[in-house]
Amino acid sequence: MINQVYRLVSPRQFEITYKDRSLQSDYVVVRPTYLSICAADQRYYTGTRGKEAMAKKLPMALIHEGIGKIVYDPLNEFKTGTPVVMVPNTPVEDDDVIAENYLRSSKFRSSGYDGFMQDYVFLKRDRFVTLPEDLDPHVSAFMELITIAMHCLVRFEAKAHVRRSNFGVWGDGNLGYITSLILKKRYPESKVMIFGKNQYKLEHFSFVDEAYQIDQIPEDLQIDHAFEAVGSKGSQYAINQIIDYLHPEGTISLMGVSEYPIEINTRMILEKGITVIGSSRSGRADFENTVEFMKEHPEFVEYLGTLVGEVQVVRTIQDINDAFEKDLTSSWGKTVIEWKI
Ligand SMILES: NC(=O)C1=CN([C@@H]2O[C@H](COP(=O)(O)OP(=O)(O)OC[C@H]3O[C@@H](n4cnc5c(N)ncnc54)[C@H](OP(=O)(O)O)[C@@H]3O)[C@@H](O)[C@H]2O)C=CC1
Ligand SMILES: O=C(CO)[C@H](O)[C@H](O)COP(=O)(O)O
Ligand SMILES: [Zn+2]
Repeated sequence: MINQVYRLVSPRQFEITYKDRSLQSDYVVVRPTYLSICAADQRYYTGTRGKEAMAKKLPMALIHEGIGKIVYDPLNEFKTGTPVVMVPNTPVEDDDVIAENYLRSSKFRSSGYDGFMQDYVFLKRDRFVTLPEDLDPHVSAFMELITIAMHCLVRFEAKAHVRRSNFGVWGDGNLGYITSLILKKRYPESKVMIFGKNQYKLEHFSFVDEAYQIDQIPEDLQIDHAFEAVGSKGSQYAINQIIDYLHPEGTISLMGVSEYPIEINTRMILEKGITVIGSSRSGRADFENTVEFMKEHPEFVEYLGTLVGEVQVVRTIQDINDAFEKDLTSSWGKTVIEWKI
């Protein structure tokens, strides 16, 4: 069959590529239904990812957050129409110690490999997780971003000391919201504090114990462990502020992506014995955990509904551009795409 792949060829410019794919293979064929735009996709769309990376990774189909429905399974294990969430990381080797998303050989969709903007996505049997029929599709569209926070928490729990009476989350955007929400669900007795730049965004965080604008933090405040969900140049300011407010021997879990190296106060990291935990992307196990968590906690899914921002129906290439442009001007939440092309 001929599959149409919608690739970014240069900033703000998409083109259709036609790829011949055989159905006589090991792949399960999924028709994407709902997608969502990540900050990483926007860096490619706008060209802010940097000249070298753009030259190396384009042309490619964007989007690594999305759900779909199975349209063909050569082994007939899954019924046509089964809803699934797609796993963008694609490992090519196993390792007993290093997780699939940290193996340098793994391929990640929409970062050098074609993402989900295709008529059909051909997936190995372990690269999707089935979903309950009644899970909100607008929230499920950005489930990959939820797995990022889940994965970060798994790493935190494996590495941090056991005093967890309060947590600080820096970043009043999508990832900060999801991370604070998961922390509050997981540690209902602990104090969860959000630190952000925008009062109107902080007002969405109704479930946290305390919300602070970053220029109005009480001087004597101290936190056991911190999570950074800011990214870009802002993460430099956030990380250094975290270092100032963190108790000795606390952890800082870093999730924000910076295009350029940033300066951080290593002297105080040493003096306070701080552990910095880097966390990037996620693997199949994180998707399984996230789906289970969402099934068990319907109120968690309801809170995540607050993050559904623009919902754009995409039928043409022009609609793809419109969705990315609208996302750039949106002041809160995730842009969800109804993929009808
Ligand atoms: N590690 C991983 O695997 C993943 C990382 N990411 C990265 O996480 C980062 C956040 O993504 P996302 O939540 O979608 O982006 P958002 O833009 O929604 O969130 C970032 C928020 O941080 C705010 N902010 C800026 N400076 C500070 C500061 N000093 N202290 C506290 N808050 C601040 C921003 O405010 P304002 O807009 O006013 O500047 C914004 O509201 C990005 O870098 C993204 O690429 C995303 C997915 C996966
Ligand atoms: O968003 C992400 C995962 O959900 C990662 O931040 C993204 O994959 C980083 O990739 P790139 O190096 O292409 O910016
Ligand atoms: Zn992402």
